[in-house]
Amino acid sequence: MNSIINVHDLDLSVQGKQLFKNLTFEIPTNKLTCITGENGVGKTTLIKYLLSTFEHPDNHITLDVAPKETQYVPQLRNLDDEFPLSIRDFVGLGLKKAVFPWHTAEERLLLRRVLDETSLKTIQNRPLGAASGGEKQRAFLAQALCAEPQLLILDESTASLDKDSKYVLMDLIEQLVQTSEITVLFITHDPDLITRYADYELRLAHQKGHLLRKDKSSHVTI
Ligand SMILES: Nc1ncnc2c1ncn2[C@@H]1O[C@H](COP(=O)(O)OP(=O)(O)OP(=O)(O)O)[C@@H](O)[C@H]1O
Repeated sequence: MNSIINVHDLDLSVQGKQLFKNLTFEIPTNKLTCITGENGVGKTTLIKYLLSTFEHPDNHITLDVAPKETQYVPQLRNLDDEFPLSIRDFVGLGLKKAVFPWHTAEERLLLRRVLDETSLKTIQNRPLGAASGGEKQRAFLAQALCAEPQLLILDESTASLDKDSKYVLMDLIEQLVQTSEITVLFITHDPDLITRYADYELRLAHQKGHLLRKDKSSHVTI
């Protein structure tokens, strides 16, 4: 199994509270892995720590991906109703803008494609502040996708969505894993989404982690 993240014997504490002890696991490349565990077990802290090792390496952790190929979509952030950018401009902030301060033709094409894929095309000119929770969540995801990540980390990105919107977003993410060969880490508490979409589940409990292979084909649609 190729792994994009390899954690070996990691101890992790926050403010004197031990969250993990001798934590060891791998995250398979080009798969969708759900990270699960009870509230407060340390899911978000673990992800933030893994990302911090781009700057401050830890020899218990190996990341087979570059920082600029990694995107983290945090839990829904509060945005002011008056947030001034349109959905399109906000999503466009994710473009790499390597050389020019303006968007190249290639970048405009990518932006258009991402807005289309995330079903934001028809509302792209609306102010983001006026968008619904689900639309905002799709805009955060779209912004991350504009950076064409190899590793996409989603922290409860579907939590504020209704059932149909969850499936739309997860179908898109599943398709990206299959066609764009990206690896997705998805922190979630939603058993239905785990059954439907997870290739693997990293279950965190009692300061340890267990990686389970999931069988999506056993999922039955009613
Ligand atoms: N900066 C901090 N200072 C003090 N305690 C913290 C800090 N960050 C996290 N914690 C504590 O560490 C524990 C793990 O928090 P974390 O947010 O990682 O859990 P989680 O598994 O993501 O939870 P949830 O499912 O509720 O989002 C919690 O008890 C939390 O209160």
